[in-house]
Amino acid sequence: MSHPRTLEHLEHVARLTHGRDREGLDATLVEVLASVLHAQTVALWEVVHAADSGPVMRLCAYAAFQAQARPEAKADRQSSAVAAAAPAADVLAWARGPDCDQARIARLDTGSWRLLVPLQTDWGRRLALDIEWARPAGWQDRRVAEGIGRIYINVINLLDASERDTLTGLLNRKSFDDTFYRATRLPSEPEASLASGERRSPARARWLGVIDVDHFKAVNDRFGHLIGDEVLLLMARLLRQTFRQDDHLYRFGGEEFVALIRADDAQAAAAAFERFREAVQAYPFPQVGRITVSIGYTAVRPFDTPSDAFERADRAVYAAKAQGRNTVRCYESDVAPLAREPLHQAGGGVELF
Ligand SMILES: Nc1nc2c(ncn2[C@@H]2O[C@H](COP(=O)(O)OP(=O)(O)OP(=O)(O)O)[C@@H](O)[C@H]2O)c(=O)[nH]1
Repeated sequence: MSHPRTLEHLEHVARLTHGRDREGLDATLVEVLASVLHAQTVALWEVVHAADSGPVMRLCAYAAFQAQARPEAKADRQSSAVAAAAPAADVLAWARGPDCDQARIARLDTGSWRLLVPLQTDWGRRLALDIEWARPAGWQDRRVAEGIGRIYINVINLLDASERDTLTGLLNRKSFDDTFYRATRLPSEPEASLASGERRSPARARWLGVIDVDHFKAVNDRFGHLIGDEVLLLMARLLRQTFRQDDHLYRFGGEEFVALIRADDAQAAAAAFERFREAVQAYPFPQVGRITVSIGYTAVRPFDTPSDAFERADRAVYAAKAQGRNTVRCYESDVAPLAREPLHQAGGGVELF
């Protein structure tokens, strides 16, 4: 065994298992693959389900292998990144086809070779490695890509596990601050995947909703905690079915859920939360029957803190409970105009109503 090669590989594994931020980890994965496989380009795609067009692919990270550092290397990389901002037609067709769970090696019309490797996290996120060479690619390349892909997925699964609620699999309260800042400060995900110079879709506003199951204590008291847990699981499933894949859904503990969603305006946000309330009301919960939820929501403001936004939505859910439950209340239109107590704003200011 050649020690320099072994050391180099160990170095790659150490880099891959070191990162704790996901974007950094994605970038390391494609760089390691480009370097180990001497590939021309490596892209990591996420396969996301769009309501109207089926699976679409979002670029997570991209790297081009440079055999030697040349002065034009940086420019090459930049233009390649722009070219890779949308998947090639054959990549998209594979992601949408019946064999999308199997790796594929194919020779392209251009004479290049492409290897596609599917990756899936424990929480159901679908990813794909898209690796291109000028030389023929074979099963050894595939095994190396799959092996490195597995190490990456193991790290992602560990990160996911620390951010998830063990009962429902939704995000947990501990991950709220981080995910809130990521979702509200960074460009929205499809925008981020577009290289500069391309047209951007207008940013859509974020809304934070607190969803509280009505009279849940009575469910536990009458049917026991196991059935209570089953209700919470079904509630999480309804949340996933009702909201979009790129909305952030949390269980904050007990029977309290939180949804950080994207919607163009107040009307669209109201409709989304109302749709969830109706879905719960219409759902026949086994043994228990009908269950309802109270929902309070608020518009996320520029430079909002997670705790300020949560506090406003919590006040709105309190109003929904006070006004008979099984209803949706908006902080801005239903609570703030009637509020007497000042509510602290981000940055220490005080909002007076
Ligand atoms: N089964 C189950 N119950 C839980 C869990 N966490 C908290 N609870 C129960 O959730 C219930 C919450 O009750 P309350 O806060 O009084 O609220 P509620 O009965 O839903 O009443 P309102 O919110 O006012 O409509 C308590 O009985 C808790 O024991 C859990 O993980 N599983």
